[in-house]
Amino acid sequence: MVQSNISAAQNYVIPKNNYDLVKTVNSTTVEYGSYDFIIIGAGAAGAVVANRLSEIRGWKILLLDAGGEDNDFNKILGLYGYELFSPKTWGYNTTFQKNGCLGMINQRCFLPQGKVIGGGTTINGAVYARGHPEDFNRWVSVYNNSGWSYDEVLPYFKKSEKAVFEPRDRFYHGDNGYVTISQPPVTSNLGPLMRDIFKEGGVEYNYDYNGKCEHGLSIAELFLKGNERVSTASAFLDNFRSRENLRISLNSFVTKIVIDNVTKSARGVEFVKNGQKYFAKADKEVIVSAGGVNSVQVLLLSGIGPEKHLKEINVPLVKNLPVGEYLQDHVMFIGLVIRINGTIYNDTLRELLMRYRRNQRPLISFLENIAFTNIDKDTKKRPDIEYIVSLPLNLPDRGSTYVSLNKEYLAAIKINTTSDFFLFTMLMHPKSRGTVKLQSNSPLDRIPLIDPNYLAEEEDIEKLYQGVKFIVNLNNTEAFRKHGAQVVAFDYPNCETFKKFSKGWWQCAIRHMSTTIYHPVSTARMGSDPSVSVINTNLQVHDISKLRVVCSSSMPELNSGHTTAPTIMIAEKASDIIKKYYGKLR
Ligand SMILES: Cc1cc2nc3c(=O)[nH]c(=O)nc-3n(C[C@H](O)[C@H](O)[C@H](O)COP(=O)(O)OP(=O)(O)OC[C@H]3O[C@@H](n4cnc5c(N)ncnc54)[C@H](O)[C@@H]3O)c2cc1C
Repeated sequence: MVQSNISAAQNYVIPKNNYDLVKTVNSTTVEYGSYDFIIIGAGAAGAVVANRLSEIRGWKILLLDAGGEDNDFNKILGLYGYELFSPKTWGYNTTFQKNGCLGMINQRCFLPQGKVIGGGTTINGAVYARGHPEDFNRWVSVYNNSGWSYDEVLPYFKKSEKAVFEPRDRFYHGDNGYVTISQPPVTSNLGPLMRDIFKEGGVEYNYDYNGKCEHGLSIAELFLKGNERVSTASAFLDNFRSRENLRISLNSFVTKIVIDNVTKSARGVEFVKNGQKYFAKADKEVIVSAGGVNSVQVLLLSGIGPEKHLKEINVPLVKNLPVGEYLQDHVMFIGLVIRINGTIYNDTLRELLMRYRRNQRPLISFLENIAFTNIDKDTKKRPDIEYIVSLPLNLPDRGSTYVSLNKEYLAAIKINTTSDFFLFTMLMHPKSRGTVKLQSNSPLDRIPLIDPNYLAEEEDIEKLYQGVKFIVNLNNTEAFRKHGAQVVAFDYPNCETFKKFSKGWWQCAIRHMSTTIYHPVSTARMGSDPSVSVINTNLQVHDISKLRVVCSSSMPELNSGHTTAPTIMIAEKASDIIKKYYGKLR
């Protein structure tokens, strides 16, 4: 099974359009029935909302997803790179980037998004990292979203969680939720090395970054039960498919939300499934949970978006709102590599799978340690930088982070898979914002124009450099020497004019070897002012009734962590908001 999925990924050709999803065999539209709620997208958010709303027996729920079923292969976290080259993702790239992704093929970063039941949670790295209290307090103080402060959202983080690792800060974790969070031990020799390095730099070990304090070096907390990935499909849908009031329809691509232009309210959705066009009616609401990129596509095709852009693509305007604007994404530098004088892993695939059966890394997850720091070391402030310790395994290339490097870079960056490890360095709060737009008014156009505008702001490159410098300054210290470790000085192409290890040289390397950590958010963000936000604090689209957006696109800005945990939190809270609105909250 593993070998055949890897081979399939190696040969996979990403489709250039949505023909397979939208081709129809006739021009008739078939009625698909009436539902109280129709949810577009069964990903991190949609699966949760479908579960929670279908708890109300009298409500009929329709959950639609363009993707298909998951399988056993995607349960192995350490092989998730191969899933990115499969029909389980949309296989997107960014547009040509001027300030980042310079060493990537055509200066575009690979930015796949989930297209499968469970969405991103079925194919992602499964790091569970909520962020810092200040992140959510800012949703209130900066973006005017009352009800979303850290104290108010913490119960919703806990609600879905079943934490099973020790030690942990019990007050901050849930014990009875559907999502198992665990922390497999670091089994390589990198654990002690990482502790020594970070300690030397004044960053202490922290046993639980989702607890009282986020700062420090930790073992990654993961969406993981035993040795298997926990997705929102496995946690929130698998055991609930027999609910009579929940209808899940996969391979169902929503092409439009039908909105009554007089009453300005959502009436239902049009979708295509197996070559047939359908219309499903929403008696109460349509909920858009299609993710940071595709929610934009659905809204724009339905006439909700910036007036100017809708005119450009010839879509009749329903409501002028900044859909697709304010895109923010975590950018990371993948060129910081440390080489040790020894062997980390030197296993064949078969040996790796044997370890996996024993619940061991690296296939249970090759993301070992994780660290959150603030450049000025003020642990009260939210972190600026996250580091992830990640291992290159000796497996076919499409499972590798370096798969998108251009030929010149691939030739220059030679990784030794037994003795090297990556210290991915991520900028938590990029100032640069970008856009998601469409090429045309046709759902056939598969490729939205995703422009995250990485590193456009000088402050972003400076902060990312400071993050790299923190590690590089520790090179040749006792901590590095004790473990025979060295920062590797690659000959980064196009950076030859700079002196090695100088600021200019690192900044050049960062601009070339920057990529995404796949967290596009804020494209339909929450706020009180319709000129700069799309939805209100109850996640309702401004001035359109019966329509909400509940997913990663609802976030006003990025968190100091990863985006699945806050997306699930948003979905849990949204479900209660909806139940309360209809007098069903118990
Ligand atoms: C490769 C990768 C690695 C990542 N690693 C991590 C990590 O380690 N930790 C972490 O916290 N986060 C990670 N993320 C991010 C995380 O997965 C996302 O933030 C999260 O899944 C977003 O949830 P969502 O509900 O907004 O959208 P998604 O989970 O993307 O779900 C959207 C769903 O909508 C469906 N859809 C889209 N358009 C339509 C349409 N027109 N009609 C019907 N259905 C549609 C899609 O098929 C998809 O299933 C990663 C993401 C990727 C892609």
